[in-house]
Parts: sequence; C-alpha cells; structure tokens
Amino acid sequence: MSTIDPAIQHVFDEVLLRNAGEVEFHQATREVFESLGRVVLRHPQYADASILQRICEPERQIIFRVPWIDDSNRVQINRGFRVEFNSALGPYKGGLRFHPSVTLGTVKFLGFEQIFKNALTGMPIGGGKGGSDFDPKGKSELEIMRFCQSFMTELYRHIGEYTDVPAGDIGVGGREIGYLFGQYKRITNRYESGVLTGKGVGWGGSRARTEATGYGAVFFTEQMLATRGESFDGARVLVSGSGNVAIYAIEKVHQLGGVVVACSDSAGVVYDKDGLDLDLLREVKENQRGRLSDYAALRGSASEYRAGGNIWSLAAETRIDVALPCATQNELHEEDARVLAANGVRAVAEGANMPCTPDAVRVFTEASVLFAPGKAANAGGVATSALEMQQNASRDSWTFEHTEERLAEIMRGIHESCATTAEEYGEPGNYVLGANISGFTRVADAMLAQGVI
Ligand SMILES: NC(=O)C1=CN([C@@H]2O[C@H](COP(=O)(O)OP(=O)(O)OC[C@H]3O[C@@H](n4cnc5c(N)ncnc54)[C@H](O)[C@@H]3O)[C@@H](O)[C@H]2O)C=CC1
Ligand SMILES: O=C(O)CCC(=O)C(=O)O
Repeated sequence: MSTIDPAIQHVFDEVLLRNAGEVEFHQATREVFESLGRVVLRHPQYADASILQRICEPERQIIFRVPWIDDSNRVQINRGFRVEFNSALGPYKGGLRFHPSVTLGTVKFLGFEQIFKNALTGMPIGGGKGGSDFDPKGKSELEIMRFCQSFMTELYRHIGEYTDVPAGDIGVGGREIGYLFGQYKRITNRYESGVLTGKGVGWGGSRARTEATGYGAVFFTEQMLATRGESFDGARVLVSGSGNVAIYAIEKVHQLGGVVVACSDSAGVVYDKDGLDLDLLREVKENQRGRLSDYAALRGSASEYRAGGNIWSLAAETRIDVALPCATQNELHEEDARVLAANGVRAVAEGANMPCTPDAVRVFTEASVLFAPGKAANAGGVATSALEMQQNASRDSWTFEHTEERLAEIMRGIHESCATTAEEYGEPGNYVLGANISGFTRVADAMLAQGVI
C-alpha cells in the first residue's frame, strides 16, 4: 500500500490543517504526496525552495455571489468560484462545473489535479478550475442564460487570454460556453476568442474539442493495452456516465472494434447486452437533454434499465474487459474494484476526475489491472483546448482529422512519459506514480526557474 514518505509527511500534515474539511482536496493531494517522496530525495532543491508547500497553495481563490432572476421573477442566489492554482507553465486553464454539490473544496481538488494534468500535455498551460453550486437540471433555457450572464458579470474581471482561460466541465457544455462568451464580449467590448475554450466551431471553437476527452481516454487505454499485446478489438466495455466524456468514449471504443454494453446517469444504468445504440443515446442526451430511462424506453427490448443500479456489478454477470469511469468523483469503490478485478477486467482508465476511490485504486494495483489515473487518461480534453487557443491565436481553423491526429499524438506522448517515468522510479506499469512524478517535475522546474513568487 502506498504511504507518504516520512521526509514529506509534515508538509502534508500542514496541507490538512490549512484546508480543514476539504476532503476531496485532501484525497487528491494525498495521492500526489504518496508518489513524491523519492523525487524530493533525488532532487533536494525542491524541498529547499518549498515547492511542495507552494504547489498546494492556490495562487488566488475567488469566491463570488451570483444573483439571477428565475422564470417566476424570484431572485435566486448561487455561489461562484474560480481557483487560480498555478501559472508556472502558462495561463490558468481548466473547466467550470455547475452542479449543486460544488464547494470550494471540490474546485480546489479539481484545480490541483489540473496543474499536473496540464503539465503532462506538454502544452503551455497552468492549472485552474471554477464553477458554481447552481443546478442546471430542470432550469429553462432562459434561466440558464441569465445565470451564465450573471456568473460572467463577476468572472470577466479575473480572466483573459493571457491570464485565465475557463472551459466546460460537468453541467457546462457548448450552450453555456456560448452564453458566457457572449456576456464577456458584451462587457469588455472585445472579441477575445482565446478567453474561453469549448466554443462553437462556427465562432472560434476547435473541431474535435467536443470529442477530445472521451477519445483521448480511449487512446490512452489503447496504449496501455498494447503494452500487453492487447487491443479494443472485440473488447466488452463499461462506461459510466452518459455526458460529454462518456458519449465520446463510447464512440471511439466502437470505432476501434469494441462494444460498450452499459452506461449510467445519476438515476440508473442501461445494459444493452449486444451494445449501446450510440445514435439514439446522443439523440436523447445531447438533443433532447433527456434521461437514460428515456433512452431505454425508446430502445425497447434490446435494453434493460436498472433504476438506481450499480454499473460495475455487471462484471459479475457478463464478460467485461475494460472499465471507463466517466461520470464523477468517487463513483467506483473498493467493492466495485474487487468485482471488476475478480471477473477478469484487464484495464481501467479514469475518463472522469478521481472517479476511483484510493481503496479501489489499491485493489486494481494489487491485482495487476492496468490502471490510468484521470490526470493522464482524461488530459485529451484540456490538450485540445490548448489546440483551440493555438488556432485562435493564429486566426486558423484546422480540420477534424488534423486535430484528432494531434490529440492522438499528445495522448501517445502522455502515455510514454508516464510509462518511462514509472520505470525510471522502479515501478514499471504504475501509471499513477508516473503521471504524478512526470507532471510534478515539469511544474516544479518551472517554479524553481521563476523564483519565489
Ligand atoms: N468535459 C471535459 O472536457 C472533461 C471532463 N472531465 C471530467 O469528466 C467527468 C464527466 O464530465 P462531463 O462528461 O463533461 O460532464 P457532463 O455534465 O456532460 O456529464 C456528466 C454525466 O455524469 C452523470 N453522473 C453524474 N453523477 C453520476 C453518478 N453519481 N452516477 C452516474 N452518473 C452520474 C450525469 O448524469 C451525466 O450524464 C467529470 O469528472 C469531469 O470533471 C475531465 C476532463 C475533461
Ligand atoms: O478544457 C479545459 O480547459 C478544461 C478541461 C477540464 O476541466 C478538465 O480537464 O478537467
């Protein structure tokens, strides 16, 4: 079992004390600290410059009121957040999450992960994240627009092409990015394309950004499988969630010859034993903004809907080769990992951010299941956001094929750097260790070069 090296335990204790009650942030930082003992011993300059202490302290945290008027003319108040965590490698970069569960601790855990993920991409982007406890579910189109406009009315003063570049995450897709961009343009009187990514392709967005996170997670898994001479061809796959990441992970698995037999939402699971109907799924989720129960009703006898079901338990009923958790944090627990490992699952890759609990990750590691942490596996989204910024800066617009090839190349590079770093530190195949050390080293070296700031 991984533990924190005694040489850096006191730094982690301080992180716990300074960020009391932020359990997801504790979880994310603990995992990184568990990987870093050997690095700090090998490179004492990091400890001398207090890099660990500094990397855990956001450069800036912004919390603001978001007032808006609902369709019944009542004033509603939400809370907005933007945590600008680390700008050693470039402007803060990371998504916005709109979900009722969002707290400062959630945004800090996501922002912390983003620092290392963005470093792994090799692109010039720092780490940040934001969001609100606003719940988009059940809101009208006009309520969503009014909320986004109010959110941006405060956020605009903190962001910019060279400062901080938000994008989407849970509850924030192309529609919300459109409303946010419109309000930014209106307030600043500037068509600053590079201030947000995930824009519509017709007005500054990048082709393949919508697909990038899900595709990238599958590309990474493909690389991991290849280290054991395996592939997606004929593989049976579980993908949790049914949002942006899940849908495009499913699409890429199907393109590579695999079959995704189940996906989920917060209300239940659909199990189509011969494979999901992706066109229908997209119609229900993307166009109608419906639930999986609606999908199952339309799909008829080819589909089984399990209200409140656990997607991972399907591995005990049918052959599953690969599991891709693509919904939300801590959705795959120790018991689920045991079921997956005991029933022959060969690879697990985190399309979502931190979907597997630490105990689940330990089960996979002990069972020699290939395991890709989110900061490596889902980095294709933010990498393609950086490609969007590149296209914006050069007033260019690339083809889908070119952008997808760049994405595939970036994912191969991330896989390579995680694999070689894990090997260099004596744990070949440990992608968690490889991702943490490789991402950390790039950021730490830039921080050293830039002095005590
Ligand atoms: N959108 C992006 O480019 C990126 C997203 N991610 C991460 O991927 C995950 C999913 O994000 P998106 O697909 O963008 O969000 P989304 O809002 O498009 O979809 C989220 C999906 O998860 C489902 N869900 C939520 N809680 C659930 C639960 N407890 N059980 C089962 N399903 C549940 C929702 O019903 C929805 O289908 C998040 O962890 C996010 O941080 C990571 C990298 C980039
Ligand atoms: O594309 C981006 O800037 C952000 C993507 C994101 O939020 C993530 O990687 O978790």
